[in-house]
Amino acid sequence: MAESIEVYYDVVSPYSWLAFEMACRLREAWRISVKLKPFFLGGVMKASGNKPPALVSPTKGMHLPTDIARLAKFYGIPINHNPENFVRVAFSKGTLGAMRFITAVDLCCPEKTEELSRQLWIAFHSQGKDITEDSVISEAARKAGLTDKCIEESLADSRSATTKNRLVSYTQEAIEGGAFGAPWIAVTDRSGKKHMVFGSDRWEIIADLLGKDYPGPLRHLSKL
Ligand SMILES: N[C@@H](CCC(=O)N[C@@H](CS)C(=O)NCC(=O)O)C(=O)O
Repeated sequence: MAESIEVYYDVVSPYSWLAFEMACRLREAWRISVKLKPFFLGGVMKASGNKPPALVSPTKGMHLPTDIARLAKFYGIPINHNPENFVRVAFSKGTLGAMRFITAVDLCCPEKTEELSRQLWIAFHSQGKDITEDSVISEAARKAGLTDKCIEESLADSRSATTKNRLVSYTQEAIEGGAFGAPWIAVTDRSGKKHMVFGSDRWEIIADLLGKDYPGPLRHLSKL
């Protein structure tokens, strides 16, 4: 049985970005299969009765920028929040449209999912852009190498029942596995056993589950 990692993520989540980049680096370092599974964190929060950490406690909310800045430096990931834009998009407008767009692209050209997700994280978490706007989504898609025709079709497809159902199905899959936040990571070990992991800060444990050595942040394998 080949070892694999499935990463459930939403581009609203900076911690998901850290996990996503590490999973991409480990795919190379560990030569394991990595499956990207775009889901909707809002649906996970609702189903699990959880809340985003900053809304659980103001003290926690005050600590988060410090925690994220340290992790961003450690992993070499350029998180540089525009607080106003972050709050507006994350807590008011939401990333359902962006996640539906990623899902539409994943259904038609899965080879673009990784770079598109990365570009949407960059737009939102590095450049302070409003990824609820079609123009911003299109710009990220263009940077990820999608053609104008493909972008136009994916924007239309992102409103289709097929796309919505697929996003719901990955979200449901994670919820059934016990998800209460993001990143949610399903690790399948050599024997075929699946282990559910929460967080971008569990790589030593994932290495142990897979019988691998933890190689550190692997900044030299960055795709940024
Ligand atoms: N310790 C985790 C924290 C991850 C985290 O806070 N994720 C947020 C989304 S950005 C979440 O879903 N939190 C739910 C919770 O903490 O219960 C990490 O370093 O990755």
